[in-house]
Amino acid sequence: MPGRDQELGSYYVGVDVGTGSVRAALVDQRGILLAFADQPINQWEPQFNHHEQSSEDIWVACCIVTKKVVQGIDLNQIRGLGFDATCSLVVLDKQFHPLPVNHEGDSHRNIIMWLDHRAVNQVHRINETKHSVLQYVGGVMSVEMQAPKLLWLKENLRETCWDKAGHFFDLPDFLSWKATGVTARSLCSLVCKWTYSAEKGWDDSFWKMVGLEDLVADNYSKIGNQVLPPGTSLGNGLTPEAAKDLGLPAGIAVAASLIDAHAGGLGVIGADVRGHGLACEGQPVTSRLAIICGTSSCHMGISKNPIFVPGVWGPYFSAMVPGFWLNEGGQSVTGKLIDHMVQGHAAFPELQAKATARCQSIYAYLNSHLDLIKKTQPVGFLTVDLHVWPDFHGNRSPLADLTLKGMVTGLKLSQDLDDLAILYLATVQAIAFGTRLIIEAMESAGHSISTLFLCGGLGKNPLFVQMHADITGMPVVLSQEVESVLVGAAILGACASGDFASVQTDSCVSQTNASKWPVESGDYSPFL
Ligand SMILES: Nc1ncnc2c1ncn2[C@@H]1O[C@H](COP(=O)(O)OP(=O)(O)O)[C@@H](O)[C@H]1O
Ligand SMILES: O=C(CO)[C@H](O)[C@H](O)COP(=O)(O)O
Repeated sequence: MPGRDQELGSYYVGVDVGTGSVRAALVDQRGILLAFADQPINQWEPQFNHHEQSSEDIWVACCIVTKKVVQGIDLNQIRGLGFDATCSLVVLDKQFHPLPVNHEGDSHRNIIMWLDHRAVNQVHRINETKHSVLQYVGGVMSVEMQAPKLLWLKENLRETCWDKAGHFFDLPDFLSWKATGVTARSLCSLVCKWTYSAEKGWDDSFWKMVGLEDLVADNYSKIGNQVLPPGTSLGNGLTPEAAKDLGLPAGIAVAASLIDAHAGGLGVIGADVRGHGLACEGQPVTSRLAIICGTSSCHMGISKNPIFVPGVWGPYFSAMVPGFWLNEGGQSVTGKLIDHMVQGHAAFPELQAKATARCQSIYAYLNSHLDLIKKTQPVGFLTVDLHVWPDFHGNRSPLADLTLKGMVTGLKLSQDLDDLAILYLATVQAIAFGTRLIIEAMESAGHSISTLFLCGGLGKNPLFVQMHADITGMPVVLSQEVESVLVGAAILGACASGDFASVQTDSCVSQTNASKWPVESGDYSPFL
Protein backbone atom coordinates (compact mmCIF):
# COMPACT_ATOMS: atom_id res chain seq x y z
CA MET A 1 0.00 0.00 0.00
CA PRO A 2 1.17 3.56 -0.53
CA GLY A 3 2.89 5.04 2.50
CA ARG A 4 -0.25 6.63 3.90
CA ASP A 5 1.51 7.58 7.10
CA GLN A 6 4.03 9.55 5.13
CA GLU A 7 3.58 13.16 4.30
CA LEU A 8 2.74 13.96 0.72
CA GLY A 9 5.71 15.66 -0.77
CA SER A 10 7.98 12.84 -1.86
CA TYR A 11 8.74 12.75 -5.55
CA TYR A 12 10.07 10.12 -7.92
CA VAL A 13 11.73 10.57 -11.29
CA GLY A 14 10.97 8.22 -14.16
CA VAL A 15 13.08 8.17 -17.33
CA ASP A 16 11.76 6.41 -20.44
CA VAL A 17 14.09 5.82 -23.38
CA GLY A 18 11.95 5.06 -26.43
CA THR A 19 13.16 4.45 -29.96
CA GLY A 20 12.84 8.04 -31.11
CA SER A 21 13.14 10.07 -27.94
CA VAL A 22 13.97 10.14 -24.25
CA ARG A 23 11.30 11.33 -21.84
CA ALA A 24 11.40 12.12 -18.12
CA ALA A 25 8.71 12.81 -15.57
CA LEU A 26 8.47 13.98 -12.02
CA VAL A 27 5.78 11.92 -10.33
CA ASP A 28 4.27 12.29 -6.86
CA GLN A 29 3.22 9.59 -4.40
CA ARG A 30 -0.23 9.34 -5.92
CA GLY A 31 1.27 8.54 -9.31
CA ILE A 32 0.40 11.98 -10.67
CA LEU A 33 2.77 13.43 -13.22
CA LEU A 34 3.91 16.90 -12.19
CA ALA A 35 6.45 17.69 -14.90
CA PHE A 36 7.38 16.20 -18.26
CA ALA A 37 10.22 16.76 -20.73
CA ASP A 38 11.37 15.02 -23.88
CA GLN A 39 14.37 15.07 -26.16
CA PRO A 40 14.85 13.36 -29.53
CA ILE A 41 17.71 10.86 -29.94
CA ASN A 42 19.85 9.98 -32.95
CA GLN A 43 19.52 6.78 -34.93
CA TRP A 44 21.81 5.58 -37.70
CA GLU A 45 20.98 3.11 -40.47
CA PRO A 46 24.39 2.56 -42.13
CA GLN A 47 22.99 -0.34 -44.16
CA PHE A 48 19.51 -1.67 -44.77
CA ASN A 49 18.31 -3.48 -41.61
CA HIS A 50 21.25 -2.21 -39.52
CA HIS A 51 19.98 0.22 -36.86
CA GLU A 52 22.40 1.81 -34.41
CA GLN A 53 22.41 4.32 -31.57
CA SER A 54 24.92 5.79 -29.15
CA SER A 55 24.84 5.14 -25.41
CA GLU A 56 26.67 8.44 -24.83
CA ASP A 57 24.01 10.37 -26.79
CA ILE A 58 21.26 8.61 -24.87
CA TRP A 59 22.83 9.38 -21.49
CA VAL A 60 23.19 13.05 -22.45
CA ALA A 61 19.51 13.12 -23.43
CA CYS A 62 18.57 11.47 -20.10
CA CYS A 63 20.48 14.22 -18.29
CA ILE A 64 18.80 17.02 -20.27
CA VAL A 65 15.26 15.80 -19.60
CA THR A 66 15.89 14.94 -15.95
CA LYS A 67 17.32 18.38 -15.22
CA LYS A 68 14.25 19.93 -16.85
CA VAL A 69 11.64 18.03 -14.82
CA VAL A 70 13.22 18.78 -11.45
CA GLN A 71 13.72 22.46 -12.13
CA GLY A 72 12.37 24.64 -9.33
CA ILE A 73 11.63 21.91 -6.81
CA ASP A 74 13.36 21.09 -3.54
CA LEU A 75 15.72 18.29 -4.57
CA ASN A 76 15.56 16.80 -1.07
CA GLN A 77 12.00 15.71 -1.84
CA ILE A 78 13.20 13.37 -4.59
CA ARG A 79 13.32 9.86 -3.20
CA GLY A 80 13.88 7.57 -6.13
CA LEU A 81 14.80 7.21 -9.79
CA GLY A 82 13.67 4.54 -12.24
CA PHE A 83 14.62 3.85 -15.85
CA ASP A 84 12.97 1.98 -18.65
CA ALA A 85 14.29 1.68 -22.18
CA THR A 86 14.02 -0.23 -25.42
CA CYS A 87 15.64 -3.65 -25.41
CA SER A 88 18.64 -2.57 -27.51
CA LEU A 89 22.13 -4.08 -27.10
CA VAL A 90 24.83 -1.78 -25.65
CA VAL A 91 28.48 -2.83 -26.06
CA LEU A 92 31.29 -1.55 -23.81
CA ASP A 93 34.92 -2.60 -23.43
CA LYS A 94 36.52 -3.80 -20.19
CA GLN A 95 36.98 -0.20 -19.03
CA PHE A 96 33.32 0.57 -19.84
CA HIS A 97 34.12 2.58 -22.98
CA PRO A 98 31.89 2.26 -26.06
CA LEU A 99 32.87 -0.23 -28.76
CA PRO A 100 31.82 -0.04 -32.41
CA VAL A 101 29.02 -2.35 -33.55
CA ASN A 102 29.65 -1.44 -37.20
CA HIS A 103 32.11 -2.17 -40.00
CA GLU A 104 33.11 1.52 -40.07
CA GLY A 105 34.68 1.19 -36.60
CA ASP A 106 32.68 4.13 -35.27
CA SER A 107 32.68 3.48 -31.52
CA HIS A 108 30.22 6.30 -30.91
CA ARG A 109 27.63 3.98 -32.48
CA ASN A 110 27.86 1.22 -29.85
CA ILE A 111 24.22 0.12 -29.72
CA ILE A 112 22.55 -2.44 -31.96
CA MET A 113 18.94 -1.32 -31.75
CA TRP A 114 16.10 -3.72 -30.98
CA LEU A 115 14.65 -3.39 -34.51
CA ASP A 116 17.98 -4.22 -36.16
CA HIS A 117 17.61 -7.30 -38.40
CA ARG A 118 21.28 -7.89 -39.32
CA ALA A 119 21.48 -11.25 -37.53
CA VAL A 120 19.08 -13.17 -39.79
CA ASN A 121 21.52 -15.96 -40.55
CA GLN A 122 22.50 -16.27 -36.89
CA VAL A 123 18.93 -16.48 -35.60
CA HIS A 124 18.09 -19.06 -38.22
CA ARG A 125 20.91 -21.29 -36.93
CA ILE A 126 19.86 -20.68 -33.33
CA ASN A 127 16.30 -21.76 -34.16
CA GLU A 128 17.56 -24.86 -35.96
CA THR A 129 19.02 -26.11 -32.64
CA LYS A 130 15.45 -26.47 -31.30
CA HIS A 131 16.97 -25.97 -27.85
CA SER A 132 14.48 -26.13 -24.99
CA VAL A 133 14.98 -22.45 -24.03
CA LEU A 134 13.17 -21.59 -27.26
CA GLN A 135 9.93 -22.85 -25.70
CA TYR A 136 10.02 -19.72 -23.56
CA VAL A 137 10.14 -17.29 -26.49
CA GLY A 138 7.06 -18.58 -28.28
CA GLY A 139 8.91 -21.50 -29.91
CA VAL A 140 10.97 -19.32 -32.26
CA MET A 141 13.68 -16.87 -31.24
CA SER A 142 13.32 -13.41 -32.75
CA VAL A 143 16.12 -11.72 -34.63
CA GLU A 144 15.36 -8.77 -32.34
CA MET A 145 16.62 -10.64 -29.26
CA GLN A 146 20.19 -10.49 -27.96
CA ALA A 147 21.65 -13.97 -28.62
CA PRO A 148 21.63 -13.64 -32.44
CA LYS A 149 23.09 -10.13 -32.19
CA LEU A 150 25.91 -11.35 -29.95
CA LEU A 151 26.64 -14.15 -32.40
CA TRP A 152 26.68 -11.64 -35.28
CA LEU A 153 29.25 -9.53 -33.42
CA LYS A 154 31.42 -12.58 -32.75
CA GLU A 155 31.27 -13.68 -36.38
CA ASN A 156 31.57 -10.27 -38.04
CA LEU A 157 33.45 -7.88 -35.74
CA ARG A 158 35.73 -10.28 -33.89
CA GLU A 159 38.78 -8.04 -33.54
CA THR A 160 37.23 -4.60 -33.35
CA CYS A 161 34.40 -5.48 -31.01
CA TRP A 162 33.95 -9.04 -29.74
CA ASP A 163 37.48 -9.68 -28.43
CA LYS A 164 37.64 -6.29 -26.73
CA ALA A 165 34.16 -6.40 -25.20
CA GLY A 166 33.86 -6.43 -21.42
CA HIS A 167 30.15 -5.75 -21.03
CA PHE A 168 27.05 -6.41 -23.09
CA PHE A 169 24.07 -4.62 -21.57
CA ASP A 170 20.41 -4.40 -22.43
CA LEU A 171 19.82 -0.64 -22.65
CA PRO A 172 17.67 -0.48 -19.44
CA ASP A 173 20.52 -2.16 -17.53
CA PHE A 174 23.13 0.12 -19.08
CA LEU A 175 21.21 3.09 -17.68
CA SER A 176 20.98 1.70 -14.16
CA TRP A 177 24.72 0.86 -14.30
CA LYS A 178 25.53 4.37 -15.52
CA ALA A 179 23.54 5.84 -12.61
CA THR A 180 24.91 3.59 -9.87
CA GLY A 181 28.03 1.77 -11.07
CA VAL A 182 26.22 -1.50 -10.31
CA THR A 183 26.40 -4.03 -13.16
CA ALA A 184 23.54 -6.20 -11.87
CA ARG A 185 20.94 -6.87 -14.55
CA SER A 186 17.17 -6.65 -14.30
CA LEU A 187 15.29 -9.94 -14.33
CA CYS A 188 13.02 -8.31 -16.90
CA SER A 189 15.65 -7.81 -19.58
CA LEU A 190 17.52 -11.08 -19.01
CA VAL A 191 14.37 -13.21 -19.00
CA CYS A 192 12.69 -11.52 -21.95
CA LYS A 193 15.61 -11.00 -24.32
CA TRP A 194 18.53 -13.17 -23.17
CA THR A 195 17.00 -16.63 -22.38
CA TYR A 196 17.63 -16.36 -18.62
CA SER A 197 15.16 -18.30 -16.49
CA ALA A 198 13.83 -16.75 -13.28
CA GLU A 199 13.70 -20.25 -11.82
CA LYS A 200 16.79 -21.97 -13.29
CA GLY A 201 19.17 -19.16 -14.25
CA TRP A 202 21.35 -19.42 -17.36
CA ASP A 203 21.34 -22.61 -19.41
CA ASP A 204 25.00 -23.37 -20.29
CA SER A 205 23.99 -25.90 -22.94
CA PHE A 206 22.17 -23.23 -24.96
CA TRP A 207 25.14 -20.87 -25.18
CA LYS A 208 27.50 -23.75 -25.98
CA MET A 209 25.19 -25.12 -28.64
CA VAL A 210 24.87 -21.78 -30.46
CA GLY A 211 28.62 -21.08 -30.47
CA LEU A 212 28.76 -18.52 -27.65
CA GLU A 213 30.51 -20.79 -25.14
CA ASP A 214 32.95 -17.97 -24.30
CA LEU A 215 30.16 -16.27 -22.35
CA VAL A 216 29.80 -19.35 -20.13
CA ALA A 217 33.55 -19.68 -19.57
CA ASP A 218 33.78 -16.54 -17.46
CA ASN A 219 30.58 -17.30 -15.59
CA TYR A 220 28.45 -14.90 -17.64
CA SER A 221 30.25 -11.86 -16.26
CA LYS A 222 29.92 -10.07 -19.63
CA ILE A 223 26.15 -10.55 -19.90
CA GLY A 224 25.19 -10.59 -16.22
CA ASN A 225 25.66 -12.94 -13.32
CA GLN A 226 23.83 -10.88 -10.72
CA VAL A 227 20.13 -10.60 -11.49
CA LEU A 228 17.62 -8.52 -9.55
CA PRO A 229 13.85 -8.04 -9.74
CA PRO A 230 12.77 -4.72 -11.31
CA GLY A 231 12.36 -2.06 -8.64
CA THR A 232 15.16 -3.41 -6.40
CA SER A 233 17.35 -0.65 -4.99
CA LEU A 234 20.84 -0.79 -6.52
CA GLY A 235 24.07 -0.44 -4.53
CA ASN A 236 24.45 2.87 -2.74
CA GLY A 237 22.08 4.67 -5.06
CA LEU A 238 22.99 7.48 -7.42
CA THR A 239 26.76 8.02 -7.67
CA PRO A 240 28.11 11.56 -7.19
CA GLU A 241 29.20 11.66 -10.84
CA ALA A 242 25.80 10.59 -12.20
CA ALA A 243 24.08 12.91 -9.71
CA LYS A 244 26.02 15.82 -11.16
CA ASP A 245 25.11 14.77 -14.71
CA LEU A 246 21.42 14.40 -13.94
CA GLY A 247 21.03 17.34 -11.57
CA LEU A 248 19.79 15.09 -8.74
CA PRO A 249 21.08 14.50 -5.20
CA ALA A 250 23.74 11.81 -4.84
CA GLY A 251 22.67 8.70 -2.97
CA ILE A 252 18.96 8.70 -3.89
CA ALA A 253 17.58 5.24 -4.59
CA VAL A 254 17.92 3.94 -8.15
CA ALA A 255 15.89 0.93 -9.20
CA ALA A 256 16.68 -2.13 -11.29
CA SER A 257 15.02 -1.23 -14.59
CA LEU A 258 12.35 -2.46 -16.97
CA ILE A 259 12.11 -2.70 -20.74
CA ASP A 260 9.87 0.14 -21.99
CA ALA A 261 6.89 -2.01 -22.95
CA HIS A 262 6.99 -3.65 -19.53
CA ALA A 263 7.06 -0.27 -17.79
CA GLY A 264 4.02 0.74 -19.85
CA GLY A 265 2.32 -2.54 -18.95
CA LEU A 266 3.00 -1.93 -15.27
CA GLY A 267 1.72 1.64 -15.67
CA VAL A 268 -1.68 0.63 -17.05
CA ILE A 269 -2.60 -2.95 -16.27
CA GLY A 270 -3.77 -2.26 -12.72
CA ALA A 271 -5.80 0.86 -13.57
CA ASP A 272 -8.89 1.51 -11.51
CA VAL A 273 -11.82 0.95 -13.89
CA ARG A 274 -14.69 1.17 -11.42
CA GLY A 275 -17.81 2.86 -12.64
CA HIS A 276 -17.51 2.20 -16.38
CA GLY A 277 -19.40 -1.10 -16.44
CA LEU A 278 -16.48 -2.89 -18.07
CA ALA A 279 -16.31 -6.68 -18.29
CA CYS A 280 -12.97 -6.66 -16.46
CA GLU A 281 -14.38 -4.87 -13.38
CA GLY A 282 -14.16 -7.22 -10.43
CA GLN A 283 -12.38 -9.79 -12.60
CA PRO A 284 -8.76 -10.95 -12.18
CA VAL A 285 -6.10 -8.74 -13.72
CA THR A 286 -5.41 -11.63 -16.11
CA SER A 287 -8.51 -10.60 -18.10
CA ARG A 288 -6.66 -7.43 -19.16
CA LEU A 289 -4.26 -6.98 -22.06
CA ALA A 290 -1.91 -3.98 -21.95
CA ILE A 291 -0.88 -2.74 -25.40
CA ILE A 292 2.04 -0.33 -25.56
CA CYS A 293 2.00 1.38 -28.94
CA GLY A 294 4.95 3.49 -30.04
CA THR A 295 7.38 2.74 -32.85
CA SER A 296 6.28 -0.88 -32.31
CA SER A 297 3.30 -2.34 -30.45
CA CYS A 298 3.70 -4.79 -27.57
CA HIS A 299 0.79 -6.87 -26.27
CA MET A 300 1.33 -7.80 -22.63
CA GLY A 301 -0.93 -10.44 -21.08
CA ILE A 302 -0.35 -12.04 -17.69
CA SER A 303 -1.39 -15.35 -16.15
CA LYS A 304 -1.09 -17.22 -12.86
CA ASN A 305 0.27 -20.34 -14.60
CA PRO A 306 2.57 -20.49 -17.62
CA ILE A 307 0.78 -20.39 -20.97
CA PHE A 308 2.71 -21.38 -24.09
CA VAL A 309 1.42 -19.42 -27.08
CA PRO A 310 3.02 -20.35 -30.41
CA GLY A 311 4.58 -17.24 -31.96
CA VAL A 312 4.05 -15.10 -28.87
CA TRP A 313 7.07 -14.42 -26.63
CA GLY A 314 7.16 -15.96 -23.18
CA PRO A 315 5.89 -17.29 -20.91
CA TYR A 316 8.26 -15.20 -18.78
CA PHE A 317 8.01 -15.53 -15.00
CA SER A 318 7.92 -12.28 -12.95
CA ALA A 319 9.22 -10.23 -15.89
CA MET A 320 6.55 -7.54 -15.57
CA VAL A 321 4.24 -8.14 -12.60
CA PRO A 322 5.96 -10.10 -9.81
CA GLY A 323 4.54 -13.58 -9.35
CA PHE A 324 2.72 -13.61 -12.71
CA TRP A 325 3.75 -15.16 -16.00
CA LEU A 326 3.91 -12.78 -18.94
CA ASN A 327 3.19 -13.41 -22.61
CA GLU A 328 4.35 -10.66 -24.93
CA GLY A 329 2.89 -10.45 -28.40
CA GLY A 330 4.19 -7.76 -30.68
CA GLN A 331 4.23 -5.97 -34.00
CA SER A 332 7.71 -4.75 -34.88
CA VAL A 333 6.61 -1.61 -36.66
CA THR A 334 3.34 0.20 -36.01
CA GLY A 335 3.98 3.92 -35.36
CA LYS A 336 6.98 3.60 -37.64
CA LEU A 337 4.83 1.99 -40.34
CA ILE A 338 2.15 4.69 -40.15
CA ASP A 339 4.85 7.39 -40.38
CA HIS A 340 6.45 5.52 -43.31
CA MET A 341 3.20 5.23 -45.28
CA VAL A 342 2.15 8.82 -44.68
CA GLN A 343 5.54 10.46 -45.21
CA GLY A 344 6.26 8.44 -48.35
CA HIS A 345 3.04 9.45 -50.12
CA ALA A 346 3.06 11.96 -52.99
CA ALA A 347 0.45 14.11 -51.19
CA PHE A 348 2.54 14.38 -47.99
CA PRO A 349 3.84 17.93 -48.68
CA GLU A 350 0.25 19.08 -49.24
CA LEU A 351 -0.82 17.38 -46.00
CA GLN A 352 1.98 19.09 -44.09
CA ALA A 353 1.11 22.49 -45.51
CA LYS A 354 -2.60 22.11 -44.72
CA ALA A 355 -2.01 20.76 -41.21
CA THR A 356 0.43 23.58 -40.46
CA ALA A 357 -2.04 26.17 -41.72
CA ARG A 358 -4.59 24.81 -39.24
CA CYS A 359 -2.03 24.45 -36.43
CA GLN A 360 -2.81 20.73 -36.26
CA SER A 361 -0.63 17.64 -36.22
CA ILE A 362 -0.69 15.73 -39.50
CA TYR A 363 -2.61 12.92 -37.79
CA ALA A 364 -5.27 15.23 -36.33
CA TYR A 365 -5.65 16.69 -39.83
CA LEU A 366 -5.92 13.25 -41.46
CA ASN A 367 -8.50 12.13 -38.89
CA SER A 368 -10.70 15.15 -39.55
CA HIS A 369 -10.21 14.71 -43.31
CA LEU A 370 -11.46 11.12 -43.03
CA ASP A 371 -14.48 12.36 -41.10
CA LEU A 372 -15.20 14.73 -43.94
CA ILE A 373 -14.93 12.22 -46.79
CA LYS A 374 -16.74 9.33 -45.11
CA LYS A 375 -20.01 11.25 -45.46
CA THR A 376 -22.77 9.27 -43.70
CA GLN A 377 -21.00 5.90 -43.64
CA PRO A 378 -18.85 4.60 -40.77
CA VAL A 379 -15.24 5.51 -41.54
CA GLY A 380 -14.28 1.83 -41.82
CA PHE A 381 -16.14 1.58 -45.14
CA LEU A 382 -13.69 3.93 -46.85
CA THR A 383 -11.28 1.03 -47.25
CA VAL A 384 -13.50 -1.60 -48.85
CA ASP A 385 -11.20 -1.56 -51.91
CA LEU A 386 -7.84 -0.84 -50.29
CA HIS A 387 -5.98 -3.24 -48.03
CA VAL A 388 -2.62 -3.23 -46.32
CA TRP A 389 -0.63 -6.19 -45.01
CA PRO A 390 1.43 -4.53 -42.28
CA ASP A 391 4.48 -6.82 -41.98
CA PHE A 392 6.91 -4.39 -43.62
CA HIS A 393 9.52 -5.43 -41.04
CA GLY A 394 8.53 -9.09 -40.75
CA ASN A 395 5.92 -10.50 -38.42
CA ARG A 396 6.84 -10.68 -34.74
CA SER A 397 3.60 -12.32 -33.52
CA PRO A 398 1.81 -14.61 -33.97
CA LEU A 399 3.40 -15.79 -37.22
CA ALA A 400 6.94 -15.22 -35.92
CA ASP A 401 8.28 -14.91 -39.46
CA LEU A 402 10.89 -12.23 -40.01
CA THR A 403 10.91 -12.87 -43.76
CA LEU A 404 7.36 -11.59 -44.28
CA LYS A 405 7.01 -8.34 -46.20
CA GLY A 406 4.34 -5.66 -46.44
CA MET A 407 1.71 -5.37 -49.14
CA VAL A 408 -0.87 -2.87 -50.40
CA THR A 409 -3.69 -3.95 -52.70
CA GLY A 410 -6.24 -1.78 -54.46
CA LEU A 411 -3.96 1.07 -55.59
CA LYS A 412 -5.10 3.51 -58.27
CA LEU A 413 -3.28 6.12 -60.35
CA SER A 414 -4.58 9.02 -58.26
CA GLN A 415 -2.37 10.27 -55.44
CA ASP A 416 -4.30 13.07 -53.85
CA LEU A 417 -4.96 13.84 -50.21
CA ASP A 418 -8.05 11.60 -50.15
CA ASP A 419 -5.90 8.67 -51.28
CA LEU A 420 -3.32 9.44 -48.60
CA ALA A 421 -6.00 9.61 -45.91
CA ILE A 422 -7.51 6.30 -47.02
CA LEU A 423 -4.09 4.60 -47.18
CA TYR A 424 -3.41 5.88 -43.66
CA LEU A 425 -6.75 4.47 -42.50
CA ALA A 426 -6.07 1.10 -44.14
CA THR A 427 -2.66 0.97 -42.41
CA VAL A 428 -4.21 1.67 -39.01
CA GLN A 429 -6.85 -0.99 -39.67
CA ALA A 430 -4.21 -3.53 -40.73
CA ILE A 431 -2.31 -2.92 -37.49
CA ALA A 432 -5.51 -3.38 -35.49
CA PHE A 433 -6.22 -6.64 -37.35
CA GLY A 434 -2.69 -7.72 -36.38
CA THR A 435 -3.64 -7.12 -32.75
CA ARG A 436 -6.79 -9.17 -33.23
CA LEU A 437 -4.72 -12.08 -34.59
CA ILE A 438 -2.43 -11.88 -31.57
CA ILE A 439 -5.37 -11.87 -29.16
CA GLU A 440 -6.91 -14.85 -30.96
CA ALA A 441 -3.63 -16.77 -30.67
CA MET A 442 -3.38 -15.93 -26.96
CA GLU A 443 -6.98 -16.94 -26.32
CA SER A 444 -6.65 -20.25 -28.15
CA ALA A 445 -3.70 -21.06 -25.92
CA GLY A 446 -5.61 -20.36 -22.70
CA HIS A 447 -5.73 -16.60 -22.05
CA SER A 448 -9.13 -15.09 -21.42
CA ILE A 449 -9.01 -11.40 -22.32
CA SER A 450 -11.93 -9.01 -22.12
CA THR A 451 -10.46 -5.51 -22.04
CA LEU A 452 -7.55 -3.69 -23.68
CA PHE A 453 -5.46 -1.04 -21.87
CA LEU A 454 -3.62 1.05 -24.40
CA CYS A 455 -0.75 3.52 -23.98
CA GLY A 456 2.27 4.93 -25.84
CA GLY A 457 2.44 7.61 -28.54
CA LEU A 458 -0.22 5.96 -30.71
CA GLY A 459 -2.63 6.00 -27.77
CA LYS A 460 -2.89 9.73 -28.47
CA ASN A 461 -4.40 9.00 -31.87
CA PRO A 462 -8.21 8.60 -31.48
CA LEU A 463 -8.52 6.81 -34.85
CA PHE A 464 -5.91 4.22 -33.83
CA VAL A 465 -7.73 3.62 -30.53
CA GLN A 466 -11.19 3.43 -32.13
CA MET A 467 -10.01 0.98 -34.81
CA HIS A 468 -8.58 -1.27 -32.10
CA ALA A 469 -11.94 -1.27 -30.33
CA ASP A 470 -13.90 -1.82 -33.58
CA ILE A 471 -11.68 -4.55 -34.96
CA THR A 472 -11.12 -6.55 -31.76
CA GLY A 473 -14.66 -5.99 -30.46
CA MET A 474 -13.18 -5.16 -27.05
CA PRO A 475 -13.37 -1.94 -25.08
CA VAL A 476 -10.11 0.00 -24.98
CA VAL A 477 -9.25 1.75 -21.73
CA LEU A 478 -7.05 4.84 -21.79
CA SER A 479 -5.45 6.01 -18.57
CA GLN A 480 -5.98 9.43 -17.10
CA GLU A 481 -2.21 9.80 -17.20
CA VAL A 482 -1.31 9.55 -20.88
CA GLU A 483 2.40 9.11 -20.15
CA SER A 484 1.76 5.74 -18.53
CA VAL A 485 5.18 4.35 -19.48
CA LEU A 486 6.76 7.10 -17.39
CA VAL A 487 4.43 6.30 -14.51
CA GLY A 488 5.78 2.74 -14.75
CA ALA A 489 9.38 4.00 -14.63
CA ALA A 490 8.61 6.23 -11.65
CA ILE A 491 6.95 3.30 -9.86
CA LEU A 492 10.32 1.56 -10.02
CA GLY A 493 11.99 4.54 -8.34
CA ALA A 494 9.21 4.66 -5.74
CA CYS A 495 9.69 0.98 -5.01
CA ALA A 496 13.50 1.32 -4.75
CA SER A 497 13.10 4.22 -2.32
CA GLY A 498 11.40 1.88 0.15
CA ASP A 499 8.33 4.15 0.33
CA PHE A 500 6.31 1.34 -1.24
CA ALA A 501 6.55 -2.33 -0.51
CA SER A 502 6.73 -3.62 -4.07
CA VAL A 503 5.94 -2.63 -7.64
CA GLN A 504 2.76 -4.64 -7.36
CA THR A 505 1.32 -3.37 -4.12
CA ASP A 506 2.67 0.15 -4.15
CA SER A 507 0.92 0.94 -7.09
CA CYS A 508 0.58 4.35 -7.86
CA VAL A 509 -0.84 2.21 -10.74
CA SER A 510 -3.69 0.41 -9.15
CA GLN A 511 -4.50 3.28 -6.85
CA THR A 512 -4.49 6.33 -9.01
CA ASN A 513 -3.76 5.74 -12.66
CA ALA A 514 -7.48 5.56 -13.19
CA SER A 515 -9.04 4.98 -16.54
CA LYS A 516 -9.98 8.11 -18.38
CA TRP A 517 -12.55 6.53 -20.60
CA PRO A 518 -13.27 3.28 -22.26
CA VAL A 519 -13.61 3.43 -26.04
CA GLU A 520 -16.23 0.93 -27.13
CA SER A 521 -16.45 -0.61 -30.58
CA GLY A 522 -18.64 1.45 -32.91
CA ASP A 523 -22.43 0.99 -33.00
CA TYR A 524 -22.08 -0.41 -36.44
CA SER A 525 -18.70 -1.69 -37.28
CA PRO A 526 -17.94 -3.50 -40.54
CA PHE A 527 -15.27 -5.57 -38.79
CA LEU A 528 -17.16 -7.88 -36.49
N1 LIG B 1 -0.58 12.97 -30.87
C1 LIG B 1 -0.30 11.95 -31.70
N2 LIG B 1 -1.15 11.59 -32.69
C2 LIG B 1 -0.88 10.59 -33.52
N3 LIG B 1 0.24 9.84 -33.46
C3 LIG B 1 1.14 10.14 -32.51
C4 LIG B 1 0.93 11.20 -31.58
N4 LIG B 1 2.01 11.25 -30.77
C5 LIG B 1 2.85 10.27 -31.19
N5 LIG B 1 2.32 9.61 -32.22
C6 LIG B 1 2.93 8.49 -32.96
O1 LIG B 1 3.46 7.56 -32.00
C7 LIG B 1 4.69 7.03 -32.47
C8 LIG B 1 5.77 7.21 -31.46
O2 LIG B 1 5.32 6.85 -30.20
P1 LIG B 1 6.30 6.89 -28.95
O3 LIG B 1 5.59 6.21 -27.84
O4 LIG B 1 6.78 8.27 -28.75
O5 LIG B 1 7.48 5.99 -29.54
P2 LIG B 1 8.82 5.41 -28.98
O6 LIG B 1 8.58 5.04 -27.52
O7 LIG B 1 9.03 4.21 -29.82
O8 LIG B 1 9.90 6.43 -29.15
C9 LIG B 1 5.05 7.74 -33.75
O9 LIG B 1 4.81 6.91 -34.82
C10 LIG B 1 4.13 8.95 -33.77
O10 LIG B 1 3.76 9.33 -35.06
O1 LIG C 1 10.64 -5.38 -27.92
C1 LIG C 1 10.13 -4.49 -27.31
C2 LIG C 1 9.71 -4.67 -25.94
O2 LIG C 1 9.93 -5.98 -25.50
C3 LIG C 1 9.87 -3.13 -27.93
O3 LIG C 1 9.29 -3.34 -29.17
C4 LIG C 1 11.05 -2.31 -28.08
O4 LIG C 1 11.59 -2.16 -26.79
C5 LIG C 1 10.75 -0.96 -28.71
O5 LIG C 1 9.79 -0.20 -28.05
P1 LIG C 1 9.13 1.15 -28.64
O6 LIG C 1 8.29 0.78 -29.79
O7 LIG C 1 8.30 1.67 -27.47
O8 LIG C 1 10.22 2.09 -28.97
